[in-house]
Amino acid sequence: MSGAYDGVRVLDASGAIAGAMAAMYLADQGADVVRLLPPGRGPLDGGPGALCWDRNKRLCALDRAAPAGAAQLRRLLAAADVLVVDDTPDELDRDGLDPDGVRAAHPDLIHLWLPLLAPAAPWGRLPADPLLADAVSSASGEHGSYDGHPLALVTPIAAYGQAILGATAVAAALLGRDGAGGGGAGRGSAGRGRAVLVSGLHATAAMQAASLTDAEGIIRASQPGGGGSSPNYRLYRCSDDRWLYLGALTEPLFLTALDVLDLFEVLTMPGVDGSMLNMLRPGVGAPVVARLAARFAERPLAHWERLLTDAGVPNAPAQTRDEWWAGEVVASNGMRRVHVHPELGPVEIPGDPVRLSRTPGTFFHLPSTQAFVDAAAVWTDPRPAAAAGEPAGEPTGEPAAPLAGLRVLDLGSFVAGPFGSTLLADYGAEVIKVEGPGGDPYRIYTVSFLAFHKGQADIVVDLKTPEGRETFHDLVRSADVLLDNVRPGVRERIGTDYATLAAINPRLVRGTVTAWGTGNPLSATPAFDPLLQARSGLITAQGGAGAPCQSAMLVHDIGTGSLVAFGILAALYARRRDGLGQEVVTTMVNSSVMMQAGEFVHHAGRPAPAVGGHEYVGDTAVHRLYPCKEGWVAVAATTPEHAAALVAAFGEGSEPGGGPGLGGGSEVDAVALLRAPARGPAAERITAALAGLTGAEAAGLLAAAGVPAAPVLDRGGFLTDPWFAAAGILTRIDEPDLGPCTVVRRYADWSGNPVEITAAAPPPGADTRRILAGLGYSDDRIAELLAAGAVREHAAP
Ligand SMILES: CC(C)(COP(=O)(O)OP(=O)(O)OC[C@H]1O[C@@H](n2cnc3c(N)ncnc32)[C@H](O)[C@@H]1OP(=O)(O)O)[C@@H](O)C(=O)NCCC(=O)NCCSC(=O)C(=O)O
Repeated sequence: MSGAYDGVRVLDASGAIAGAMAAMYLADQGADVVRLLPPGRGPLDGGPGALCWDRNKRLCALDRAAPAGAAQLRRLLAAADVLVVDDTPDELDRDGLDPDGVRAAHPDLIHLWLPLLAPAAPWGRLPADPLLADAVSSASGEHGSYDGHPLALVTPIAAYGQAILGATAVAAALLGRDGAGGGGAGRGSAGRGRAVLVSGLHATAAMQAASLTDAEGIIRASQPGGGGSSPNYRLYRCSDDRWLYLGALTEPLFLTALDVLDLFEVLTMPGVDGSMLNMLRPGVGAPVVARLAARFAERPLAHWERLLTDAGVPNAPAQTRDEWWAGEVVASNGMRRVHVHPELGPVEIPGDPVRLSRTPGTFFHLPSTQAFVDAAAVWTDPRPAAAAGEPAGEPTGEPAAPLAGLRVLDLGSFVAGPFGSTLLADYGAEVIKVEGPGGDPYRIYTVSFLAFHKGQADIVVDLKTPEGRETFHDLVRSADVLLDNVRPGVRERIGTDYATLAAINPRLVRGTVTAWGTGNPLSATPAFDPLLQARSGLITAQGGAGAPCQSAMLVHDIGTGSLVAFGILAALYARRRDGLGQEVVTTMVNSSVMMQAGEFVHHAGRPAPAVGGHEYVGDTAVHRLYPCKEGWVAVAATTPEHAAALVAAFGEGSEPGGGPGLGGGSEVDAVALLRAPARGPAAERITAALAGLTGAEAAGLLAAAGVPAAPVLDRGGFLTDPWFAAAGILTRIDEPDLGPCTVVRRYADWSGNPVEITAAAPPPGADTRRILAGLGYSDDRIAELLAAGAVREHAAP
C-alpha cells in the first residue's frame, strides 16, 4: 500500500491556487489526480507555484466550451470520485459544473467547490481576487499596520488556508461515502456523494475564529498595531535594528520574560494591577509596550534571544523567507525538496507536509510538458475498487454527517492541535477533550477557547497516576483517533506515544503535532503561531523594507490543525483496507511552508514574490485599498475594461463622489492606469474622487459601473454584516458564563445533513462520569477513581 488514496480518482478542474492545491494534498497521499487545463496553457502558466500544487498529477488539455471537450468532461465526471472546482457561480453554470447539476447526474461524486468569495454574498460574482476577499473578510482591516489603516496582504493566505480546508472536507466526504471501516460502535454511514463548499471566507473565518468569537463585555486588545496586540505577545526592535517576537502567551511565561528583562515593575503600572490580561484593556497596554520596547532597544537581538530561550520563553527573530528556506529547520522537516525539472533544471519546492507512517505516498513528479496525457486515454479502464473495504450501503434519504460514529480523543492545548479536532467535530465526529489535572492553559482566553471546543465532551484523567493511565487505556480502546500538540518528550513521559498506544489499540490513528519537528536545534523549544510568522518570513515579506507586520490571523495554528485533520482522515481511509491505524505527523514548520507554498518555489529565473511595505495598500493605483470619508474600499481593476469603467465612473464631468474626478475625461489613458503606481498622481486623483463617499457607497458605485470593488470591513463590520449572516458564516451559542456568543458556524458547507453545533465548550471534567459509564465502569469504580484523584469531574454549580 503506497498511499492512503490509492485508486481514488480526482478530477481537478480548478483555475486558481485553492482548488489546485486541495487536489495536490490528495495527490500527495496517492490519489490519481487529473488536472484539466485549457488548450494552449502550459504547465507553468499559472506561475512558479504550480510546480508545487500541480505535482503528482496528470495534466490534460481540454476545451470545456467545445462539444468534444464537453463530452470528454462528462465521461471523466462519470469515472471520477471527486471533482474540484473553484470558479465563480456564473462560470460553473456556463460549463455545467454547478453542484446541483453535477450531483444530479453523478450522485456518488464528491463535488468540492472552492470559490474565493462566498457565493451567497453580494460579492459572490466578483472576480476571485485576494484583494477583494481579504477586504470583505476583515483580514485586511484587522491586519494591523503601524498607523492603524487596513493593509493589502502580499501573501495569498486565504487561498492556501482554503486549499487545506477543502482537502480536509473531501477527506471527510470520502469517509462518509465509503464508510470509515468498522471496528467500534456505529462506524460509517449510508452516505454517498456530497457537494461541499469551502470558500476563501471560510478560510479567513477559520484563521480569525478566535477574534470573531464575540460576547458582551469581552476585552480585546484595543490597538492591534503592526507589531502585535499586547505587550507580552508582539514584536520588539532590538539595538541592532533586528526584530524579535516575544511569544509569552501565558501569565507564567510573561512573568519569566519580565524576570529576564528585569521589568517586574510594569506589573504595578496603572491599570495592570499585577495581571497580564488587564494589559488588553484600552490605554493600559501601550505604556507597558513602551517600557518593554525601551528595554529591548538596549541590546542586540542575539542577546535577548539567548536569554529568553534559556529561560524557556517562546521567542523568535523576524527573518526573511530566504533565511527560513535555507535553514536547517525546514530541511530537517523534509520541507525543502530539490528535483530536476525536465525544462527548468533544478527546482526547489515544498515537501509533503503530512507524513503517514504506514502509507507514505511515495510517488513524486513535477508538472511539465511530459506530464500531459490525452484526455481520451484517461480512466478508460474499469473502475478500481477504491472504495473497497466497508460497503457504502444504499442511500437512505439524507446521508448522515460524514464522520458520524467516529470517536476522537484530543490531548492537545492552545490551538494548533485542537483546531484539528474542531474540524473533525464539525464533520460529525464525537470529540472528547482529555485534560490533565492542570487543564488546558488556553482556557484563560475564554471566547477563543469556545471557538475551538464548542460541542465537545471533556474528561479529566491524570496520566501520571497508574489508575489514571489504566482508565485512559480503556478510553483509547474505544477510540478511532487520538491527537495532540504537546512538546517533544511529553508523550513518552505520560505514555501517549504511538508505540504504546498502538499496542493497546492497533486500529488507532494517532495525530502528532509538534512545532519544529525533531532533529534540529529548535526541536525542544515551545512555540506559538506568530513565532512561525516571524521565522518563516511571512511578516518580513508583508513589512517589506519597513518594520515587519504581523498578521492578526492564526495562520499556522489553523494551517497545522487542518493538516493534521487531513492526515488523520487519510489514515482512516487507509484503515478501511486492513483495519490498521498509523501515526500521522505534521509540524508548524510544515504549515509555515505550505502557507507560503508558491513563494517558496525556487528555480532559475523565477520572478521574485511580491513584497509589501508596512503601510502597503496594494500594487497599482487601480488595484489597492482607498480611504473614504468613512471606511475604506478595495478597488480591484485588472483588465483594460475595468480600467475604462473606472475612468468612466470617475472621469471628468461625472464626479459621483463630489470630488475632482480623475481629470482629463476621455483623455485619461485607461490602460496606462493599470500600470500606475499605487502611490502617485493617479492614486491621488482616485483618492480625491472617492473622498466624498463612504467605503460602502464607493464599493456599490464602482461595482455598478463594472469595476470590481468591495468595502473593507473590520472585525466589527464583519460581525454585523448582514451578508455574512445570510451566508451562514456565523451563528450564536449560549455559553453559561459568557452569555450569548457569536461564533464561526462551520468551516465547510455541506449538501444534506450538515452538523449544527449549538453546545458551548465543556468545563474540565464535564463528561467524566458519562464517558466512564459508557466504557462499562460501575458507579463504585468511578467513585474510587475520583477519590484517588485519577480522574476528576466538573462539580455542577
Ligand atoms: C503549546 C505549548 C507551548 C504548551 O506548553 P505547556 O503548557 O508547557 O505544555 P506541554 O505540551 O509542554 O506539556 C503538557 C504538560 O502537561 C502534562 N500533561 C498533559 N496531559 C496530561 C494528563 N492527562 N495527565 C497528566 N499530565 C498531563 C504533560 O506531562 C506536561 O507536563 P510535564 O510532564 O511536567 O512536562 C507546547 O505544548 C508546544 O510548544 N507545543 C508544540 C507547538 C504548538 O502546538 N504550539 C501551540 C500553538 S497554538 C498557538 O499558537 C496559539 O494558541 O496562538
